[in-house]
Amino acid sequence: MNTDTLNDKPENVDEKSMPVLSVKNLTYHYPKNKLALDDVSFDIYSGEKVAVVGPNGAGKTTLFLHMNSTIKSKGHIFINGKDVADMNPTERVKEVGIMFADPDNQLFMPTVFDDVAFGPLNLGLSKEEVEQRVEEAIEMTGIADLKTRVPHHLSLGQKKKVVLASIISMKPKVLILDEPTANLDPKSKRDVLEIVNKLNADGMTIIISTHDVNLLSELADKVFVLNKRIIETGTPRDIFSNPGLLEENNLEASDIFKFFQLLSSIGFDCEELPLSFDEAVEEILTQMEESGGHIHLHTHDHSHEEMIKLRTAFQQRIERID
Ligand SMILES: Nc1ncnc2c1ncn2[C@@H]1O[C@H](COP(=O)(O)OP(=O)(O)OP(=O)(O)O)[C@@H](O)[C@H]1O
Repeated sequence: MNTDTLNDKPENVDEKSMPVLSVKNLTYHYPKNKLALDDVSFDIYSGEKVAVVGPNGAGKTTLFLHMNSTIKSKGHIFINGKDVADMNPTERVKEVGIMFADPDNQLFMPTVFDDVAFGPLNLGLSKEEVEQRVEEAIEMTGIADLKTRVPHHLSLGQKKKVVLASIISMKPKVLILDEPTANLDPKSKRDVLEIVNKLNADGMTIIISTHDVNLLSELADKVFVLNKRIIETGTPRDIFSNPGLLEENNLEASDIFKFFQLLSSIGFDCEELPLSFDEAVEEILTQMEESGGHIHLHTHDHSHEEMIKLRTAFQQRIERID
């Protein structure tokens, strides 16, 4: 795995630029000496889209609770060179917005509009600017039809979008999302994914914790495997290609990646295994175009016994997918 390259600044980043977020030697014990974070350090550069993955209890939420100083511990978090522990709340919300897994803890106003307007109003902006920011955030998250609704009466997917809008209206430089797609229906997952990717395309730096390995390659360009400490850093492909790492950290490769691993084991030629459904479709279409509508399996590389074994494994996997 090419972790050296990934730990370095991305190529498109100005040499002189500092990391937008720098976590230095964070160690945290909950009461009764329960170790949650063990000397965690990493840098994230402007415009990056990073996922933090790891088993239940790995310390992901604990890490995020440090980002707005909800909890403090040994170590430091710098945003644009300034320690978050030294920022006042107004300074902090302009730098970093965090969407936690449970939206109910972040919604408290009588209407959706008021919730989205609450932050900008407290920044002391003009009425026009507040309205403009609220409209933009509502438009970006597609919740115009919910403006006058009571936030606590909404569905989980709707609540998450309202929380996201209330954070976007603050225009933070860094957006942190704790399991943003958990418990959402497939359409709502896609909606969240699209919003996050649009924000990132507009320049926002994004950090996401997720157990949703099937969306990982779309949610992030770079992945930190956290298990109290940073175990590994890599692209989604690096992480999916490391069976030992996956096994030790209760992770799995995406279904598509596993399926194409299996296909390649029975002779499907593929330079890079697809990570997502879209990549798989692209790969298949390209191969079909190049070979006049056929997909070639180089089965002659295998003995008859091997083919029977692979066929059985293939069948079992297909049954599991069903
Ligand atoms: N308030 C608390 N008091 C004591 N221990 C806690 C508290 N909150 C979390 N922990 C413990 O700290 C560890 C890290 O928890 P954390 O919620 O940060 O993990 P996580 O990676 O977000 O997990 P998950 O993927 O299940 O959401 C776990 O062992 C958890 O039991």
